[in-house]
Amino acid sequence: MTDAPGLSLRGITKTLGGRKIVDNLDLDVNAGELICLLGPSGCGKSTTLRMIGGFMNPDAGTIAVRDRDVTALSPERRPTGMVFQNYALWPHMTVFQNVAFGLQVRGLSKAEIREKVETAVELVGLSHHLRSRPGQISGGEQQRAALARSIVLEPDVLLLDEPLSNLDAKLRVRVRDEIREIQRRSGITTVFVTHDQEEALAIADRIAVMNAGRIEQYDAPDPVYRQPATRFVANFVGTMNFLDAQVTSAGCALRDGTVIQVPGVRQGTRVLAIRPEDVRLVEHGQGIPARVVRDVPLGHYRDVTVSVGGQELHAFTPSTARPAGEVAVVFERAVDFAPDGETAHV
Ligand SMILES: Nc1ncnc2c1ncn2[C@@H]1O[C@H](COP(=O)(O)OP(=O)(O)OP(=O)(O)O)[C@@H](O)[C@H]1O
Repeated sequence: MTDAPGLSLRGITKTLGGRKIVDNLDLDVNAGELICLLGPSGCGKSTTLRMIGGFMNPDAGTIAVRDRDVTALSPERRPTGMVFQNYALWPHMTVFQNVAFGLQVRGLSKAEIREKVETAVELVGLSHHLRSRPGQISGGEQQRAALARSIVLEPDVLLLDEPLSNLDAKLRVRVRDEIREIQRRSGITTVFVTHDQEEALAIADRIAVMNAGRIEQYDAPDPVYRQPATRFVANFVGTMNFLDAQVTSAGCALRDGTVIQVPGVRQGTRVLAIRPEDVRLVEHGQGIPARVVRDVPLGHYRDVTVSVGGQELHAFTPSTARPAGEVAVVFERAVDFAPDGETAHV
């Protein structure tokens, strides 16, 4: 990875149907980096990706690839390659022909085409399927063929729009890891759109968490998960408990008046955000009083719901533990938010 920006968006804005879908968005992607645009349905991820690829024009703002302004260029003149959700492979052509198509349009010689196609197809691990048609290979292989078709054109920036959404759960994980590996080896700057937070945490160098056309946090997966910048991010990424508290110098008063001590929390009306894996169940009397409400075994761990201070919290515990009745909890970590969503870390 170098310091030169692979991609820069400045002040990108788009209004559709009278609604601001993308709102004054800035985004920098380092060369060779894979970033995810992550957010709920309708937050403007695909619209942003389409504008980067040139399939839609922004109302305002600029898009630069390697410091070159490409805002006015049509998709085929941009140094970007787009892989769509549905692969969009030609069903009557072989994998070789599908991957070769873009090079033929560019007028390369037969020998050059053969060499480039073979290199791209080998990169995605499909050399044994050069002569197969899309209908003869699996969904995951079709996605890799679509990837090869983009990569073969040597784009500066690769754009992936929910590329795994047509695959079943197990295959999603496998193809996700394969895409990551292919991206690392090829070193192509990549923007990957997903609404799946686990996918983003697993694959991205950095995640831009989007909400209503804006980026709420842009950071590496670990800080996004452990130090969410806003309540929206805390809620959207991973599972989170929220506990209402009135904080004074005497401690944090919970809804039913129970006062607990959580060091570092700011005074006033606060919302404590606590990950289920940071809620440790201990023996009655050894922590904050709690009562087990539900206990759901989920294979390698249990999702235990406890009532604490008049509110219910989830605690993820090892599957061997069998908590019941009156217990206590200890919070290993908490992040406190003002009710308007602004945050402080604890
Ligand atoms: N041509 C259009 N005219 C009017 N509204 C549009 C148009 N295209 C998209 N929208 C709206 O813009 C919003 C954002 O769409 P976009 O596809 O960018 O969202 P997204 O975050 O990618 O969501 P999803 O994961 O569902 O695709 C949606 O509410 C959509 O209905």
